[in-house]
Amino acid sequence: MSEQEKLQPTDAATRHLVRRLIDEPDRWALFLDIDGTLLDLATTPDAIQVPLSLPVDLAAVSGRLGGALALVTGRSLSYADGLFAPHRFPIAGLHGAEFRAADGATSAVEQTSGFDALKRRLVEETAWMEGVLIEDKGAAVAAHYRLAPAYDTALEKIMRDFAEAAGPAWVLQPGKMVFEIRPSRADKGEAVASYLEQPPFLGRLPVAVGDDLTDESMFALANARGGQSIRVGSLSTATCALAKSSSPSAIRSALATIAAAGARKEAAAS
Ligand SMILES: O=P(O)(O)OC[C@H]1O[C@H](O[C@H]2O[C@H](CO)[C@@H](O)[C@H](O)[C@H]2O)[C@H](O)[C@@H](O)[C@@H]1O
Ligand SMILES: [Mg+2]
Repeated sequence: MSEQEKLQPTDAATRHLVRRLIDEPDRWALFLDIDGTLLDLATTPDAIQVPLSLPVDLAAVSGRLGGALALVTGRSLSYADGLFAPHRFPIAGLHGAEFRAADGATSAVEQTSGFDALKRRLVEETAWMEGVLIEDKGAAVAAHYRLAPAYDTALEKIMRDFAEAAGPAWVLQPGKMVFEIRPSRADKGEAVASYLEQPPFLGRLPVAVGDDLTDESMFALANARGGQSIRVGSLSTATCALAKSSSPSAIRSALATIAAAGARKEAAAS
């Protein structure tokens, strides 16, 4: 059976997600990617829009799941925090390398002078590529070509060389119209595995929702633990996700439905 055939029909996935989390809130833990999953993709990294209701809905769903909701993102932890302020969720940033547990304990990645110098060289080396954007994320760096798709191959070669020059503590991470150099110490799957070792995630089945190559490791982990995995958006690459959802807006509306159902149950109980 091909990867495509294994997928459920579009948005049956989100309907199942809603039913599971409403009916069995103590059974599941939810791991959500940000760009392309919770948020619509934008032309540049800072042009993303966070709908006003989203942080509130996320907080409500988290409450319903007893806090077993984490954001697992390629963004830095501090950038992701800023998107959903004043709410503070458990977050794994830089594709799993940065980690804030449910109790607030945080492990950061050391920013070295060598990597800082490499980022400066990368800016110089790509300066001639009009439209290519370099996103400095501290211990990681992304080179975006969404505004300059013709540089796809040339940029990949540069990023491959720079990732190699960075040494074994970093690795090349391709994504949607982007090549990144990220810390190699953990991927998203390992971050999800770490969450599952700790309360309130401990003993629950993982549901991983993402849209890109970096999310495949958390899909694989969720599948291996008997959980669920949902790939959002159009499929340009193969996936091991068990189900498919059409868009970030379908995911947001699933979260809003779960949040509203939780509020109704609380009102009925009081
Ligand atoms: O793991 P994620 O939360 O999905 O983060 C992955 C990367 O997302 C961002 O880049 C992507 O979204 C941008 C805004 O929509 C878009 O312009 C770009 O083409 C995408 O690749 C972010 O800028 C990266 O740092 C994240 O690693
Ligand atoms: Mg994404």
